[in-house]
Amino acid sequence: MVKICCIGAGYVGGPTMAMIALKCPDIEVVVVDISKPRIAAWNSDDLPIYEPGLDDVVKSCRGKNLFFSTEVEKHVAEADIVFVSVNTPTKTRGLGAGKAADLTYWESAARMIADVSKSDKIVVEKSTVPVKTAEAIEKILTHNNKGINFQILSNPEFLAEGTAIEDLDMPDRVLIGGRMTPEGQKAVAALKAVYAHWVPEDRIITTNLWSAELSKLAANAFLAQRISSINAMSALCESTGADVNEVAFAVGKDSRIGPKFLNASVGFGGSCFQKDILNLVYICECNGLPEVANYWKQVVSINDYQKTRFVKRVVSSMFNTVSGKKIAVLGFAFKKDTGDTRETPAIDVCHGLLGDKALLSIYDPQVTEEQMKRDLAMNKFDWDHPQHLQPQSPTAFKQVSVVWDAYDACKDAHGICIITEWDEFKKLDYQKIYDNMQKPAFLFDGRNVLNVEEMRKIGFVVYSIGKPLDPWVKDLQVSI
Ligand SMILES: NC(=O)c1ccc[n+]([C@@H]2O[C@H](COP(=O)([O-])OP(=O)(O)OC[C@H]3O[C@@H](n4cnc5c(N)ncnc54)[C@H](O)[C@@H]3O)[C@@H](O)[C@H]2O)c1
Ligand SMILES: O=c1ccn([C@@H]2O[C@H](COP(=O)(O)OP(=O)(O)O[C@H]3O[C@H](CO)[C@@H](O)[C@H](O)[C@H]3O)[C@@H](O)[C@H]2O)c(=O)[nH]1
Repeated sequence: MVKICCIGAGYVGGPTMAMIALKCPDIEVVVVDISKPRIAAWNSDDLPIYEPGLDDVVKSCRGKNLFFSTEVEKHVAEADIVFVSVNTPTKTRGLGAGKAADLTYWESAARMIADVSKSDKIVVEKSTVPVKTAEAIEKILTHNNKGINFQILSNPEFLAEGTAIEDLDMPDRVLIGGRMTPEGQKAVAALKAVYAHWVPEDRIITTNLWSAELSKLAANAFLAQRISSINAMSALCESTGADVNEVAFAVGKDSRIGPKFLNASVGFGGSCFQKDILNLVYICECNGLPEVANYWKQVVSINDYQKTRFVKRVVSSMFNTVSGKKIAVLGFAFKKDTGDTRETPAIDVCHGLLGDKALLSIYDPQVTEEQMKRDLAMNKFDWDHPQHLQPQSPTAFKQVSVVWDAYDACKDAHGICIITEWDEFKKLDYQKIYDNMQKPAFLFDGRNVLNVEEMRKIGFVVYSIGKPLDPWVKDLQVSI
């Protein structure tokens, strides 16, 4: 029986390995992590991440051919294929701080693999890494020269949170990069055979190592660029009276452009887009390509602008101050159907409003109070380090209360900010909400989930990204 071990039981390692175990009953899969609480949660009824469909997949294979363990070295030593799916956050200190990927966790995993291995292994880069990382990893793996053959493959993951199970079950493609040597190609074939249990062969792409590593960064840069492009248009729509949804629909009808990923928003979040683009920018700079670096940097700059613009709209609409005013924040996760808050635009919006002394009442169906308060207290880029290295005690914010009901959050509020597009926010009784708010009652839809005209009919002053402005908002002279 082929044995797979995955180092890192996170948003990628957990669901990816669960899917491999489900589709490959002839393979034993062990997911290991240094975090004891995380492994304990994977072995419990309360999994450490919220992902639709994940519970069923895990429950159907756990204890059969899927195992979660903290015995990292033992399982690595026994494995034929070792996936490495550890954090690769943005560096916070030293050379490349604020841009380069921090490969500390990757390097320590690679050193450990080299130290404990007694047999040949295929080592798979699952984490998103800078192009050329495999070269460095090869050097680490072979540093103690025990005569063991390590083949390193790049197999970046393209799943999106909230749809991870769907994405893993029916991926657009699986990408495997390897050395062009006979041993390298044998390793590529071995990994291809794992995915071929359920992925059609024409969707399993094989390339050289560097193309695979770079394709992951490129894909995220292109996706984020689409969002920044439509968000840039949303600002122009507000100034001209165009409607960003109509523009996106018309533009997306061009089959060369396509309709997906054109939803204007308060800004993109999540643990990947900003981190991976900054990493790409750094790589371009290191390769003497400042023009290319600046081009991609703009995608992040527009995203920052969009978040700031949203806060300015809120404050300026509410008589230029939110000091002492209750504002309901609906949604804190970076997108719907996940409890993940890494780099969520909610953090920037909350900081902006708190800076103007607002009183925030936050509701999200999947994010705990402890997590929100920790996020609001965290330094930039700390969010993607292993949990035991993050600030543990949530800071008390007098201005922030966290509630477990959207109606509670909105009661007596002066304004509402919708930050995450949870389906339940579309179905709330907005008449009831309006009746229980201070007047004038403001509604700022950062996800364009509500029908603006209906909300205006109820009586709200409405701001919705890239939509024709409410006369109230339009008449304000603001520099956005
Ligand atoms: N989250 C996503 O949607 C997504 C999608 C595609 C790719 N990626 C990439 O995959 C990688 C992992 O992302 P994630 O979201 O799963 O991160 P995560 O923080 O959820 O999980 C990483 C896990 O690795 C563990 N870890 C760190 N060092 C370790 C070590 N030396 N030994 C054992 N365990 C160790 C941590 O404790 C943590 O549980 C990143 O490079 C990310 O960019 C993420
Ligand atoms: O039209 C859109 C689409 C997305 N978003 C936002 O963009 C962010 C990222 O969304 P999404 O890409 O769906 O989720 P992620 O889990 O971050 O997945 C991205 O990042 C992963 C990590 O690298 C990749 O594997 C995925 O392919 C890539 O989609 C979220 O804040 C979304 O709300 C928009 O604002 N407008």
